[in-house]
Amino acid sequence: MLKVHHLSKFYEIKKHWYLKKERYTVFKNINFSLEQGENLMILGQSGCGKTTLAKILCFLENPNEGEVLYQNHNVHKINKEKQRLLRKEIQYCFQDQKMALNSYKKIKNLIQDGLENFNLKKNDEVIFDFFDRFGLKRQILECKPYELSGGEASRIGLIRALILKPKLLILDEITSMLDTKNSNEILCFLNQYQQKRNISYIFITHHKNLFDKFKYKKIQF
Ligand SMILES: Nc1ncnc2c1ncn2[C@@H]1O[C@H](COP(=O)(O)OP(=O)(O)OP(=O)(O)O)[C@@H](O)[C@H]1O
Repeated sequence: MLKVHHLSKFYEIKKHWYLKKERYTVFKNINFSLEQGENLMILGQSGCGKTTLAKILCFLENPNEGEVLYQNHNVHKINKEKQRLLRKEIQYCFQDQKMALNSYKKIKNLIQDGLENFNLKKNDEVIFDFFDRFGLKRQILECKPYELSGGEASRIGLIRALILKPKLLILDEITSMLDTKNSNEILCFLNQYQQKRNISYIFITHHKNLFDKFKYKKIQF
């Protein structure tokens, strides 16, 4: 399903206006493959490039070298319309959902917008079911992102991704804003959901022991 060949990312940075640009390499020559239903865990110290790799995988950023093949499409070379269609299948839950969500909109509109982007109809029952499972009060639908706790916002981000029924879900520090009870409940849910839907997950985390119930391949930066 997903093949990554010789992927490298660097930034050209100018420290002062009068100096030449310097190359800052984030990572070099990353290779891996993932079949549908398999998981990947990306591990490494802060700042080593885990989020950058995730953003490249869901084509929010371009690599400088190498390629990402999703179902044999080179995702950085296909046109925007094709990318838009694939974006429904590859969803990315940002680490900081409060920053990622549009702060001017109510949660109910943010959920609706996500569906409308892909011409899907809102199904209140499905949304309420996720709210109940993830221990979220329905009043949150009337709130704006800045009125939510970090943990509530990360669960809203997860719901926005799941209602699109992705085939690959990238979870960037999904447990970092959650207490142990909520982390366990969500990971249990994701585990059962995988058994039903054969979805693949890419976990980015500093706490790999929380993910014991999953089988996964590993990239250690
Ligand atoms: N647009 C950019 N321009 C220059 N440097 C950048 C840019 N985006 C990211 N970086 C740098 O790339 C490196 C990797 O960042 P990234 O966010 O991928 O790290 P990370 O491994 O996800 O860290 P954390 O575990 O703290 O979330 C960092 O040093 C960051 O400063």
